[in-house]
Parts: sequence; C-alpha cells; structure tokens
Amino acid sequence: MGIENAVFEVRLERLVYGGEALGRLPDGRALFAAFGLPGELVRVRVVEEHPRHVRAELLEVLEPAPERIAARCRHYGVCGGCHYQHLSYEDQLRAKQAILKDQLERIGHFTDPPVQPMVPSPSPWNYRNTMQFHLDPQGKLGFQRANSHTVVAIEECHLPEEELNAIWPLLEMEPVPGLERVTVRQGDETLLALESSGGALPTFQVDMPLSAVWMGPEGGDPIVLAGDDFTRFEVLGRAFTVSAGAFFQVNTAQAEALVKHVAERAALGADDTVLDVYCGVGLFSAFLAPRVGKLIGVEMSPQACADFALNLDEFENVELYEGAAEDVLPKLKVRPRGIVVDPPRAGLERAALDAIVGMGPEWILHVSCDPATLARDLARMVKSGYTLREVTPFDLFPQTYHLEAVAWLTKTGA
Ligand SMILES: C[S@@+](CC[C@H](N)C(=O)[O-])C[C@H]1O[C@@H](n2cnc3c(N)ncnc32)[C@H](O)[C@@H]1O
Repeated sequence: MGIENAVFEVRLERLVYGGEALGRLPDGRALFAAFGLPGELVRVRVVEEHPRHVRAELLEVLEPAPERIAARCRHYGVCGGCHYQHLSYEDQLRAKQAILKDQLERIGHFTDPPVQPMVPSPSPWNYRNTMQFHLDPQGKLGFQRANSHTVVAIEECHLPEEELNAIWPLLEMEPVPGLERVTVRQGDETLLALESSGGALPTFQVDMPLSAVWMGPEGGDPIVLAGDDFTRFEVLGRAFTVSAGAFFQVNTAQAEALVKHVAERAALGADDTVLDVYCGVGLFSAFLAPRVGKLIGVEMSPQACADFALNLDEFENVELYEGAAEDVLPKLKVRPRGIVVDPPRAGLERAALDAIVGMGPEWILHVSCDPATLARDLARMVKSGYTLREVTPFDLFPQTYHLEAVAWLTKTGA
C-alpha cells in the first residue's frame, strides 16, 4: 500500500539543491521537504511517493533549528518563488556554497573541489530588474505555488527593485484566454511582455509610460502594443539594448561582479582570438572585445543576436554566429586562446563540449546557473585535459535556492 498522505515525524539532515531539506523515512527512503532546516524535527505529510524517495509537505516544525528566523514576506511558504527566507543572509550564503561543493563531489566526483566563498549580492532584497508573473483565474498577477502549477495571487514581493515594485501593483489585467505569463522588465524604461499560448491579441490600454509587447506561442518577432520592443540596462558604464525575447541577467549589480570576475580571469592579448559561447546580448563580449584581435560570439536566439549586433556595433573585430552551439562549434576552424561559455541550465551539449576542448584553448571560463550540469561538464573537461583551478559562486538570487558559479579551468601542463 502506498504512503501518500501519510504523516511522519522526521529529523532533517541537510539542505540539498532545489530548496529542500533531506531526511529519512523509517524504511530508509530519502525524504525531501521544502522549508525545513538541518537538525530540525518536523512533522510532514507525504505528497509524492517514488521507489527510492518521497517528497513531503512540511506541516509543523516540532524542534526548530537555532538558525531559523521569521520570514519577511506574507506569502512565504505558499508562493514557490522563495526558498530560504527562514535563514539569515549569511546562512543562505554558507548553505549555497556547501550545496555547490556537494554537487561537485557527488556528480563530478571531485575530491575537495576548489570552491571559493560565495560572492554576496550587494542587496539581499529588492535586487531583481525583471519579474515573471502568472495570472490567476481572475486575472490577478501571481506566482506559482510551491510544488504546484496553480497560481497564488500576490500582494507583496520583496525581490523586485523598488522601481519595479512601484509599477507591477498598478497593472490591471482582465482574464485573457491564452495569456500565460506577464514579464515586467525595468531597464531605462519599463517593458511589459505578455506571453500567450494562443488566442486573439488582447486589447491593451496604457496610461503610464511603458512599452508593451505580445509574444505568441510560435516564437517570432513580438508584436508591439505600446512604445518599443526593448529596454536598456547599464552594466559597468555600458548600455545594453535588450529585446523582450532576449535573456539578460536579472540582478544588475551582480552582473557587474560576474563581468569583472570573468574579465580578470581571462588572460588575453591584442593578437588573441576569444570565443563567447551562449553570448546573449553581448554582456561578456562587450568587455572582452577591446582587448583582443578577434572575438567570436555564438548565440541561438535571433532576438539576442540582433541586440548583440547593436550592442557591439562599434567593434570591427567581432564576429557573431547565430545558431546552436552544438551545431556551430564543431564547424569552427579557429584556435582561440580562451573560451567563455554561459549555457542555459541544461549545460553543454556533448558536441559543444567536445568541440570546445578540441580547440585546445589555454583557458575555459564556464559560467553556470545549475551546479548539477556544471559538475557534469567540469568532470568531462578535466577528463579531456583541463585542470579545475577554482569555482566561484555568485549569489544572483538571494532568498532562493538558485546559484550561479564561474569555473576557471586551464589546460593541464600548459
Ligand atoms: C544564461 S544565458 C547567458 C547570456 C549571456 N552570456 C549573458 O550573461 O547575458 C544563455 C544564452 O544561451 C542561449 N542559448 C540557449 N541554448 C543555446 C544553444 N544551444 N546554442 C547557443 N545559444 C544558446 C540563450 O538564448 C541565452 O541567450
């Protein structure tokens, strides 16, 4: 007989990647529960049963850990957006650093990986330049519930920058068939992206100074409803045009820290070639291009490529390949001195990774937003003749389990 809905008292052991804490059922199976802390005795209800593990909902903390603090947000624990508000910021940083080390050891099989202290976000609250809302059945802006696809309407959120927090509560939406997500980006101007899974173009009225676009399910160019289809962000004194469909780092202050870190590790000279793979709108490229003979960007998103061309227009030494890294890289006949990669969560496709190490660069900087795929990629790079010099975690996403890390590898023996 299954144990779904059964209630257990469990002592939690440690935090794992994904925002949950790990404990054990009496039968030895692993139990994962969100919002718990190591050492705590908790009462939980099993919500999902699998042969080797279960997922459980936290009902009550019977013996709280000394580190437990009160959460700031009234939606905490219901909304799925934050995972660590019950830890002080210092404890969050320590926890995430330990999780990164653990992933490198378990998945990458590294012994004592060179994980550096986490670089903290200058602000642990109100740091996001972009918010992605879902709509509840009444059309109210909300977030997905923890462990669910249903939407909880929200009245407060402590993650957006203050300027963005002043805007989103003013947005009034009628329930629109097919309208799934609303993204609000606060650059030099506010950009609203209405993402739809189908249905007619919504009627749209605006009485505040903002741009708005509608993005249909087939991709393609967004339809402009008001203003422009882009906004601009400034990083280390440079302006970046970012279209509605293009990726941009959500924590601008930490984007600066990331760029500085990558630029410092990237040994380059005026005659060198450097690759920026998964280059987006050109965030790293813009700071590397002035230092090299040739910079080659590789990016799949047409919108990001168009922005890249605009953002790096002043440079004569820049080439951009629009396409999937795993298709483009194996055909590139270059000998770069170094390669920066910043893939999405899935990490590097095997063909992309093989092509990268096959070019034999002196160094590789792997910027990652997923410690599990990072660990896998790094292990493959080390097997292919690279030495892992350091892994530096950056907290781009305080209060959540997400973590960014930059790994620096050099060719073994070079
Ligand atoms: C994490 S973002 C990094 C962008 C940029 N480095 C930055 O910091 O702004 C990853 C980028 O990779 C692009 N991308 C995703 N899959 C790709 C693939 N298979 N080949 C090339 N680019 C890809 C996405 O469009 C996105 O711009």
